[in-house]
Amino acid sequence: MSTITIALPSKGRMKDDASAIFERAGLPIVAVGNERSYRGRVEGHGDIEIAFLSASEIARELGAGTVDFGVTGEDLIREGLADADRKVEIAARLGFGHADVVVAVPEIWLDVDTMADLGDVAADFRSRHGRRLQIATKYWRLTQQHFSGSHGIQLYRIVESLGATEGAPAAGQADIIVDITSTGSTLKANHLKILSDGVILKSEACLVRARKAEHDGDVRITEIVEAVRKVL
Ligand SMILES: Nc1ncnc2c1ncn2[C@@H]1O[C@H](COP(=O)(O)OP(=O)(O)OP(=O)(O)O)[C@@H](O)[C@H]1O
Ligand SMILES: O=P(O)(O)OC[C@H]1O[C@H](OP(=O)(O)OP(=O)(O)O)[C@H](O)[C@@H]1O
Repeated sequence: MSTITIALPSKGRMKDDASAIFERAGLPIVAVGNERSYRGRVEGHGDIEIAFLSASEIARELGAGTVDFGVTGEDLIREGLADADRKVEIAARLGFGHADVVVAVPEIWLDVDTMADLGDVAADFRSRHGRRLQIATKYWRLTQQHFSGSHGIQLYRIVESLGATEGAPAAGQADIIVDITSTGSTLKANHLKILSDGVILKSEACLVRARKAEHDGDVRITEIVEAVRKVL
């Protein structure tokens, strides 16, 4: 019988909760070799292999079909994969790792409260400031989908930001941001406000399955999903 590979976070904020869920589901994970090993197995299930990867790598491997299941954030799935719903299935939402991907603008933009207001700002930006509205983010795909796709806003430029994105407007690197927030305190500290229709995605950690033909009729696939769902 073929081996089923489950990718779990090797570090970061989702690591412990992800392992705990499998433990509760009766699939206790043990590291192979020493503590720092990136391979694991499931006690009593010789046909399941665990790959410990970073959260964004898990999204990529699921998209490529090199793992069967993975635990990662929905934001990383939707940002990392074009056509995510065709490549993967969200088998369960796990109830931790909650974060919203949001559009936030400086609090002092008093008359900008909605995406429509922001569209007006974007349309006037070049004539007022001699350049396009700049958006700092690491979420390129989600930003383009929300601005161009859902709101018909085309006049903007994305400025790649890999860290401290909330600081970009004050630093003069961008005008607004798209980033994740959980408590909201980082946005507040940087005098940014979320637009009323600026929540692009409500993300949380998910059990995600790669859509593979070989899964059809494999009862082990259904058993893993059911075992996890039962303990949520
Ligand atoms: N306050 C938060 N800040 C950042 N990410 C959060 C927060 N709350 C939940 N998350 C979620 O955690 C996931 C990212 O986890 P983490 O930052 O631990 O990954 P990582 O180990 O840094 O991964 P990578 O190195 O692949 O980026 C995302 O899905 C994100 O939505
Ligand atoms: O709404 P809040 O509760 O303030 O959380 C949001 C912040 O937390 C994360 O950064 P973090 O400092 O965790 O660093 P990371 O992105 O490198 O993990 C994220 O990038 C935001 O900046």
